[in-house]
Amino acid sequence: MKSGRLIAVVGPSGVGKDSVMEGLAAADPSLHLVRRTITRAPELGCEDYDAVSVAEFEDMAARGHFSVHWGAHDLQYGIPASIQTVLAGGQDCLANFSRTALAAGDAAFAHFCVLNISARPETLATRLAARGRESQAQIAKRLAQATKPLPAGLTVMTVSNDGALDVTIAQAMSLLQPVRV
Ligand SMILES: Nc1ncnc2c1ncn2[C@@H]1O[C@H](COP(=O)(O)OP(=O)(O)OP(=O)(O)O)[C@@H](O)[C@H]1O
Ligand SMILES: O=P(O)(O)OC[C@H]1O[C@H](OP(=O)(O)O)[C@H](O)[C@@H]1O
Repeated sequence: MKSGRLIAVVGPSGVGKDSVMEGLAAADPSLHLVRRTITRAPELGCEDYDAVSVAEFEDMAARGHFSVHWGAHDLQYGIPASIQTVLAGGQDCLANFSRTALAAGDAAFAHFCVLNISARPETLATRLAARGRESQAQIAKRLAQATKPLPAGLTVMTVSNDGALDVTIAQAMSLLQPVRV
């Protein structure tokens, strides 16, 4: 059986990665949403994740618990190695990824592709403020990192999320579809 694709969803903070991923999984229940491990307090929400302390995270990383892990926004994020079993079963998986971890992801997964979500700077600023998860200072730091290059040589599909979310989800689904049949 052909293994599933690890679809790394990237883009600047506030662009709508989690929203688009949820919409894709709702539209196609065969898509598996990867549950990340994050050193963030459990109550901050916006996505389902396993909240751990920094010490726990470092211990898990040392024991090979993650296929890929990275640091960003003063937090640590890990993609559990257990996802390899889901991929081996032929299921496509969606993971909220860091642009800085794409090369490591490409090395860690047999079938790796990138769904890059874009939006104008003013869209990002409005959405981060409305979401209210971060302080003004944290939002300013996130906006300063909005532009990060993607590494060359990867399969990248890009979709804008400046407009309505359901339009973005439909466009992303059609980008993902041709190679899924
Ligand atoms: N097309 C859209 N129109 C209006 N609001 C949207 C749209 N897409 C996402 N949002 C809203 O924008 C905010 C940011 O979205 P989301 O949390 O999905 O972004 P993200 O890219 O996962 O951010 P982060 O990387 O910071 O976790 C949320 O409040 C979400 O409801
Ligand atoms: O800017 P880059 O490196 O692409 O992404 C860094 C991190 O930012 C976001 O974190 P969060 O979900 O907002 O905490 C992404 O999910 C990723 O883990």
